[in-house]
Amino acid sequence: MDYGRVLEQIHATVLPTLGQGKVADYIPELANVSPTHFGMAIATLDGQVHTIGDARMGFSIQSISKLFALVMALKVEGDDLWKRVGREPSGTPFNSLVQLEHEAGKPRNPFINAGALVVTDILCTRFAVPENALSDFLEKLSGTPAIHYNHRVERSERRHSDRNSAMAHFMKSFGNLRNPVDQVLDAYCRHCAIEMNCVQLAKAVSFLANHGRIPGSDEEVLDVSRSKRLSALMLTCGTYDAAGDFAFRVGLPAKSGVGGGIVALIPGECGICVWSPPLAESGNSFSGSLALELLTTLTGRSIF
Ligand SMILES: NC(=O)CC[C@H](N)C(=O)O
Repeated sequence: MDYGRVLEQIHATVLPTLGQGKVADYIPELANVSPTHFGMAIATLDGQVHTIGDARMGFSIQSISKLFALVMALKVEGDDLWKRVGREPSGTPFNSLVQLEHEAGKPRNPFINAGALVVTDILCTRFAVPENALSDFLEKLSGTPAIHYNHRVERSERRHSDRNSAMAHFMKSFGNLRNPVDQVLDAYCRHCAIEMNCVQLAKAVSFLANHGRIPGSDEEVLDVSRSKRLSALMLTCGTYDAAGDFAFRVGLPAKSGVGGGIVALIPGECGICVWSPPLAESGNSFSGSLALELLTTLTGRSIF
């Protein structure tokens, strides 16, 4: 597959759409990014990396961190984690509280904010400094040193975290958070504020395309079964209440973030990351979703 050529075709098609959608501003610091950035990277399992546009420019990974935090929590907690977090699509926005009251403080899945807060609580119990453990893990997965979080983005989100704070307190009232709410929120905001670029993220997600093993070193991150299950969760829950439409249009396991990044993978073939800051109503990158749709259309590759 000539991914270099495919990326050029995708770039040419999405260029006129850049700027459609709206850059997230409910975290004020996120609004300071240019809406016309676009980058995409494909990391194949044989070690090649194909890029286009701003693929080496760092951005705020936001909810993409939920994927890697979940992998870490599964490694330390195992399947007990599922007693505290569900595995069903929520059908509601990523920051919704409504289901929690009827469902005894157990979030529908680990990729909405409520679920990620429970996952973060597990990491707070298991690691002295969870944000350092997560960035160390991301350095290993992406094969790049020095991954950090952006302090300004972290402080900006922490100052505007009333909604996530309400969610965390509510879950704590059901006994589904073990650590102090402030500690969990601090760690959560630091995870979301991690900065990476498309190349690093395409490499970081590629172990899921490789049955749970890091391509190159062959180190096992997750066993085959867990890796398969993680990909299934990405497909059903990774793009919030647009997951059905995303499966219809793109047909790949994916995880998005409000910084405009989306990671995806083609099993047995490659890890992918696309970045374009303006978001569609659902909170997924507008042009990034289009780019992934073009990728599967142009290559004929998807999981279906
Ligand atoms: N969907 C997202 O990327 C949301 C992450 C963001 N930090 C929040 O909690 O609201």
